[in-house]
Amino acid sequence: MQSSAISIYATALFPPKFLTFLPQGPVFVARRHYCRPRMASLGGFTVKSQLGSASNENSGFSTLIEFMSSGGTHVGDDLVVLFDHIQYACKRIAALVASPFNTSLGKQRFIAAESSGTDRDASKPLDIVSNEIILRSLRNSGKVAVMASEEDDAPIWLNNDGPYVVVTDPLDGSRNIDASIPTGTIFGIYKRLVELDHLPEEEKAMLNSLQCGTRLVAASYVLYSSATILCTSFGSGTHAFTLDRSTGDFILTHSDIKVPRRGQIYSVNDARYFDWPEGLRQYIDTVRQGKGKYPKKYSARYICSLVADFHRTLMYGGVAMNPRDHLRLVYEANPLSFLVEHAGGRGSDGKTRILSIQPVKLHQRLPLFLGSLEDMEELESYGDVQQKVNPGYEV
Ligand SMILES: O=P(O)(O)OC[C@H]1O[C@](O)(COP(=O)(O)O)[C@@H](O)[C@@H]1O
Repeated sequence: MQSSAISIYATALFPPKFLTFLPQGPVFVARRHYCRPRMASLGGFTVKSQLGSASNENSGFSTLIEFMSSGGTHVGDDLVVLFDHIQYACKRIAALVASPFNTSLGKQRFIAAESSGTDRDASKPLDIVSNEIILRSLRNSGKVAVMASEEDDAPIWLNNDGPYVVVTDPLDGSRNIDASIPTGTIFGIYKRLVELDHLPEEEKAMLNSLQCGTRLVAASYVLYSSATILCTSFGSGTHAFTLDRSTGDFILTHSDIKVPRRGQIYSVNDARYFDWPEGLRQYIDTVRQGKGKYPKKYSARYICSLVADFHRTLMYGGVAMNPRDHLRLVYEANPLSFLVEHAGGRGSDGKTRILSIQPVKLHQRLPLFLGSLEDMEELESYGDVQQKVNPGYEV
């Protein structure tokens, strides 16, 4: 944080909802006088801190906001404020997906969608509620010019002075929520293109949202699983923070994640084997027999929840893929590719680096392959890995 500027960022003392009542513009100092005891205790076990080098402190725990404010990340006050609102939104979504009432909410809509003949990708109420939670938080932050969401047809212009553009999939994997499968939220953050400020709102909202992935300044996902994990990159390293439910803080638990150069896992819906092109079939047949460049038999893991499959890939290595035109470039492929690249891995559509693909449509879909560098190179060497046959699947 700049020492001269008087800066406000939400803390336990100033949660985002209070900040909405504070004046915009010149900022007042609300420096944190209170430091929470730096020792976490889980059911009687004392947990050792994994503070990364970005922290000024050499012992204890670092929260997401402390990590961002420590000076090592060079993100600036605006992004700190924005992330405080994002983490607040995600804590609310975490509570929502764990709520005993979400199942009936999901079912009502599912029945309605079935009877009206709507396809299986129709949004469920949880998607919509998550979208609203995020929209409100981004608006309250005062830092966002435009939000583009997988749930909305068009981007929403929020604030002429907002320095950032946020693209998001508010709740991915929600089709499996009735079975308590892990779900996740994905974010990508760009700078507002000030050179477009003169354009009509609709036009500048769209063009700001269609920025190439190479222009991302930050990306994150939040995994709602046995633990709620916020994994983020601000362009140098990928770091994960785990929600401490006793304090409500995201605590740094995995600093500077490095995806192993090789994994031994492939992650794909392989019931689609007969719709795959020859190259992809050959690749999977080869690695599952242990006849690839890495002479071990690979294992299959597929949750069918992108954030969960991606998180496991980041931790253990290997390759996570959806070879058909299903996942979205703007909301899913770009943010996750940014994260995997900053962890030393690769994101591609089977041929081209994802981050270098210029989006031409907001909801553009494409094949997506993410993972360990050597696994990705081997996979791409088969050439023909993009599934062109896309008959529509019912489950
Ligand atoms: O049906 P497939 O091809 O296995 O796709 C599953 C993928 O679709 C998703 O459910 C996302 O779909 P939506 O973007 O339509 O919600 C991912 O979480 C998952 O990885």
